[in-house]
Amino acid sequence: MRIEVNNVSVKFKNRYALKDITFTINENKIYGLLGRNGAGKTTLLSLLASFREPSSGSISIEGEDPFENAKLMQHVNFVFNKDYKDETDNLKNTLENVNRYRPYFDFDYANHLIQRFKLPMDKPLKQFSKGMQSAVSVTIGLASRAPITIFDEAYNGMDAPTREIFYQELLEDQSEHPRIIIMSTHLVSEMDYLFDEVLIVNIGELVLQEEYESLVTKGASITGPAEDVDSFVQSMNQLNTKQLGNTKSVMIYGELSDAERKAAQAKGLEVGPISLQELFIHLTEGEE
Ligand SMILES: Nc1ncnc2c1ncn2[C@@H]1O[C@H](COP(=O)(O)OP(=O)(O)OP(=O)(O)O)[C@@H](O)[C@H]1O
Repeated sequence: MRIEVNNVSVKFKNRYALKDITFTINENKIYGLLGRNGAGKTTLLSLLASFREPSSGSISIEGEDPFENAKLMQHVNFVFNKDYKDETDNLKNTLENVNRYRPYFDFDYANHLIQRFKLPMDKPLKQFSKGMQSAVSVTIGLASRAPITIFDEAYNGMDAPTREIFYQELLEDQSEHPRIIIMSTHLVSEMDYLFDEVLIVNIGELVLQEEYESLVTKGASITGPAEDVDSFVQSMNQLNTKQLGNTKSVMIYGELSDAERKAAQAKGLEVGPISLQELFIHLTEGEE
């Protein structure tokens, strides 16, 4: 599947929620869509899921406009924090309904997920806790195996062990049934290992789209005796500093040259990767 977003803006009254966004997604990978609160993640994802139209610009999925395109939407699944507070149906009936309109739905896999999430089959969904309701949405989202599956902060309300089950299942099922998965989040440090590629939106603008592996080489952590670290990083763009006794660790933004790496080695300094969380904070801070 190929998603193309060209110069897309969305305006609410006279405020832009998205400003001139352009990108392409066309590989069966897990894409992380990162942004702070109000950055525009949900607005962007709801365009892809045909929930709204852009104010300007264009979107195409497999060459077609997704808006009100029922045929195309069979291939796109948007998983969000659905509130089941009025849902009197139980899980069994709900899954049977989903099975009718989701062409790739795998009932056996849904049952497997229900067991892992320990969800009751016969209780009305409105009696489920918040975390259990999220687990229902995630179960439907994963078992639908839509070629484009979008999780918009779908983990909300799940406790840490339940989120871990979600992440494990996501990785396993994505490798067995490759498809485009887009996940929006601000739980960056917890979820970074899931992402093949990362998109960062900040105040309605796309600030970055890059492979995870190459992104984390955009910076480095330098660790060693405080004085040596200080002199090594003094002319560099420093993001964060930690010190324990005389051992200091400084995160820097910017790729190190071979000469710089050798110089660090010669001084006995340890050069490590930077975390996506550090980069995320750096790229989205102080611009409000
Ligand atoms: N229906 C609407 N009417 C007016 N403004 C809106 C509407 N929906 C979203 N916005 C505004 O658009 C901006 C982007 O909102 P959006 O929900 O896309 O952010 P988000 O990145 O998903 O945030 P969060 O992480 O907090 O869920 C915000 O400033 C929000 O207030």
